[in-house]
Amino acid sequence: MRVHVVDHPLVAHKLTVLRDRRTPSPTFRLLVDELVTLLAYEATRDVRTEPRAIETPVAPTVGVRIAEPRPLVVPILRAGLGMLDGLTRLLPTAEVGFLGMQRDEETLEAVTYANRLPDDLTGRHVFLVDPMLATGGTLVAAIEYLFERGARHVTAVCLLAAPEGVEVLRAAVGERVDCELVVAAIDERLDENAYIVPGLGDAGDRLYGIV
Ligand SMILES: O=P(O)(O)OC[C@H]1O[C@H](OP(=O)(O)OP(=O)(O)O)[C@H](O)[C@@H]1O
Ligand SMILES: O=c1cc[nH]c(=O)[nH]1
Ligand SMILES: [Mg+2]
Repeated sequence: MRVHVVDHPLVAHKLTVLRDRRTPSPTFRLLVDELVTLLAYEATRDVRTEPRAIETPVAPTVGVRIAEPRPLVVPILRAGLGMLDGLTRLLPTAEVGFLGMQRDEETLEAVTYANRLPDDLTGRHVFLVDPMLATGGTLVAAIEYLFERGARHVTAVCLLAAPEGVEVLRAAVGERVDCELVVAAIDERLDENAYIVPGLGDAGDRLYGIV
């Protein structure tokens, strides 16, 4: 599994404001949207294209277009929803599916409470979006499910990851070359509640208010 940490001053600047506890929800949402647009450039590097013949005002030429089957973007609710628009803005022809998953804060197990995906994922490149990779339980369960359903390639796009979660993901995914993680930063560690340190707190709560 390839892990790509997007090392860019704009990403680092926006991430710092995002982490700040004083940043209010409207600004937080805007920054998540901007950050995912910056990550999307790297995350879509392996998107499949096919030749497309066109005519410019000067001459015929052959360019490319994104190949069929269309990519599928899957946000993991709730927090992943904040990253959806940023990705579909760059991949406007992508289809969108939804997975609702919540980490049980006692057992840290990921519980799936909603699933609205196409029946058959055969041959699909799936962009799985969730801002936080903490223990890795949620992302591993989601990725395994997508491959079981026939996905050809899974690109996970996250804002922050804990080293512990990245290792869990590596162990689960192994040497697969059809799976990668694109992330803005890998932080120091998890705390005793399995929150990312220094992190940004609870991404879902900061996006949408405490529920
Ligand atoms: O790597 P893990 O230890 O599994 O934790 C990461 C998960 O926790 C957060 O979601 P949460 O369960 O808080 O749900 P929410 O998006 O509804 O707030 C986050 O958005 C991930 O989905
Ligand atoms: O730091 C963390 C860990 C899990 N979920 C979050 O939203 N934040
Ligand atoms: Mg949450």
